[in-house]
Amino acid sequence: MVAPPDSAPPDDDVLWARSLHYSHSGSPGLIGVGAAVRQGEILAVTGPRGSGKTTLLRCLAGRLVPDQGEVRFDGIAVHTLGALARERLFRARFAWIGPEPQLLPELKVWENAALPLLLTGAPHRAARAAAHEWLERLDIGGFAGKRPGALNRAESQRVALARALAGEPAVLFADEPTAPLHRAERALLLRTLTTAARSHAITVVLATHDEETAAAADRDLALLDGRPADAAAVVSPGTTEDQAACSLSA
Ligand SMILES: Nc1ncnc2c1ncn2[C@@H]1O[C@H](COP(=O)(O)OP(=O)(O)OP(=O)(O)O)[C@@H](O)[C@H]1O
Repeated sequence: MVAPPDSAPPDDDVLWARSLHYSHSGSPGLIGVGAAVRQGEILAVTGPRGSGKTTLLRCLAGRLVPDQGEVRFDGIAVHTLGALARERLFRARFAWIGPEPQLLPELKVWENAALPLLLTGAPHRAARAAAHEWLERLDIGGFAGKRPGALNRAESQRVALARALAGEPAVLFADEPTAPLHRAERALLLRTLTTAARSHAITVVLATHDEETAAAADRDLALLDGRPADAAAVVSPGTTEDQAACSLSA
């Protein structure tokens, strides 16, 4: 479990968060959660369904603004940025892969992989080269000229991974990326993800409820009911959320 201090983030943490609270229209999603991850590290965010993993990843990525607490990336106070600045930051420095590949069926596989680069204004030739390079690296170069409809789920998910990595993001947020796959495919995708991230010093924040998947990470942050699991265990039924949050930053 990662327990960041109350003060400024340590210099070696590329992504750092403290005392995050977030509620989804009044229902608690996060209650006093902190996180810290160094450049090139893989942080697993674990916990059962509904424990707040996705909400935490979305706060860290600037997709959600926490109700309380702070998120810092590379010296930038992400929680203070406006919507446009957060969108720009996300496109320039982050990438996201979820459980569904969400490829565009009308585009070829390489065009899908190149899309985020093209959307950030990269020259067409460079985006195409990067897409092909990552498809090759992930052993799906042979599908580059095909449409996503010709691929099975595991192959499609690898294309989604190539799309996420083609821009060589500083941080890859991976939200249950292996969840819909069979065991052997899960292991292969995970190995591909971790090898690629480590060889390119890409930081990964990996949400998973699967212990085997979490074992591939350098560090583990376990959540339960929106709280760090170790704190959730000591929160008695009468404890208020504020009391629980204070106990986390002690
Ligand atoms: N858009 C939303 N509106 C209302 N409640 C939400 C919303 N998104 C999440 N929640 C609630 O917030 C809590 C945390 O959800 P979250 O998706 O972050 O958990 P999770 O650990 O990622 O779960 P899963 O593994 O099922 O994706 C849950 O109780 C969930 O029902």
